[in-house]
Amino acid sequence: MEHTPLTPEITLEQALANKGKEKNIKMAFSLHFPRHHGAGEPCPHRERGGANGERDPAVHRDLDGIKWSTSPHPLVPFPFVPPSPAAAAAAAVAVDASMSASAAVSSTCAAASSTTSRRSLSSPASRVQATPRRSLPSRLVASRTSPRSPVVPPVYATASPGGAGGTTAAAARKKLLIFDAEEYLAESLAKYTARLSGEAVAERGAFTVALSGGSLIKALRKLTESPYLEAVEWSKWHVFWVDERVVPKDHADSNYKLAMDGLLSKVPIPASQIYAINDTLSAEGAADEYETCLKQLVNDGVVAISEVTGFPKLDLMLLGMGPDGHVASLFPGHPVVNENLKWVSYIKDSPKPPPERITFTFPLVNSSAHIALVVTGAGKAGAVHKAFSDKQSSSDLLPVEMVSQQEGVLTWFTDKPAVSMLSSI
Ligand SMILES: O=C(O)[C@H](O)[C@@H](O)[C@H](O)[C@H](O)COP(=O)(O)O
Repeated sequence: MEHTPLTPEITLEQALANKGKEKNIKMAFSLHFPRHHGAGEPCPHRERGGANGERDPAVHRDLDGIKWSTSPHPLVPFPFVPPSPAAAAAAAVAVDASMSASAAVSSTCAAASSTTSRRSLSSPASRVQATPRRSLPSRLVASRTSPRSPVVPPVYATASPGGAGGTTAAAARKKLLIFDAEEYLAESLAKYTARLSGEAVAERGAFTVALSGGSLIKALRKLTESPYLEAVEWSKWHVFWVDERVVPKDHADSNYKLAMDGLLSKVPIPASQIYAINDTLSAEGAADEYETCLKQLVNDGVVAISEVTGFPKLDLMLLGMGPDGHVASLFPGHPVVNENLKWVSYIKDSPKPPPERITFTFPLVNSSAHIALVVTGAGKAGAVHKAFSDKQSSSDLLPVEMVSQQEGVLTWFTDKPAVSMLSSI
């Protein structure tokens, strides 16, 4: 019999419900066996683009003196673990066998050329103070121990960073997921994204998602594979960029190109629903036009508006984080970090090349229904540590610490090196 790995079984919700034992539950794994599971015209320019099984009873054990916890329910296979009637409905409508991964023709909030000058990277990691390992107060941690799994782990994780802004309410809206292997992270991220897509489509008939650049796109690769490829309602997706480098769309530095090559050309999202920046404009012009594009999509009812903030409320913001704690193109110490009126802004002096970029502003980022921060590697450990530190002062917040949703849950997808400075991991 093929044998699947130890898999974490405890969810944050389960853990929090387990009051009184909370402090003892640090890691939870179960041994299980294999199973089978199976608008209007918003933007002017167009451009050719790239194209139940059952689970055996869990076996739990102690490890390294850590108490393990049992899972009250079996893992339900994809598509979707329905947390609500809406999500169940989403699951029902999610499979569209008629879809194929045909090449996409992408629409853009624009049309070609720009500067590609580079600046040297100024050792961003050095800006984050390396501080000693510390414990995570009232935090619960789950992890995986094996490099392979046939399904997405229900991998959960931890409560309460207490960091920036550190209110109890804010802490309760954060989840920290820690994976032993990138493969697991990718699987979980795909499942998470697919679930949110299903819920949004069931609720509003559209799924609005913003992509970052960097390693995020590779982490999303499982979406291009079965069962997600067939099950996700790609025709309902509207894709934006959290930030974009002001370079031609076929340039090696282009986030559009990165996403198109790694994800968007492999799934059947209508080209008119992929909103690239206008790469013929200056950074300022491209940012203005992107904001105009968003406004038009708000008018068309594609993009919702947050009743709390009055800013656009995208269904999902997918963020990476740099070693210096930047997210999007919001870099430590840059004035654009404090922009609180515009939806989309620009910079011409990015410390991470290339220098010219457009970026969503914090009010827009933080108005999202859901935010995922995908952060891996030891180079990020200092910023992660600071983000989860209990001692914060509002004067030295890293951009990542300013990611603070008005509604919804901020979910961190991390690996062990990235959380290596958190002592209870
Ligand atoms: O275009 C960009 O540069 C980004 O959107 C940026 O915010 C990125 O997400 C982080 O720098 C993390 O990048 P890595 O995951 O590659 O470290």
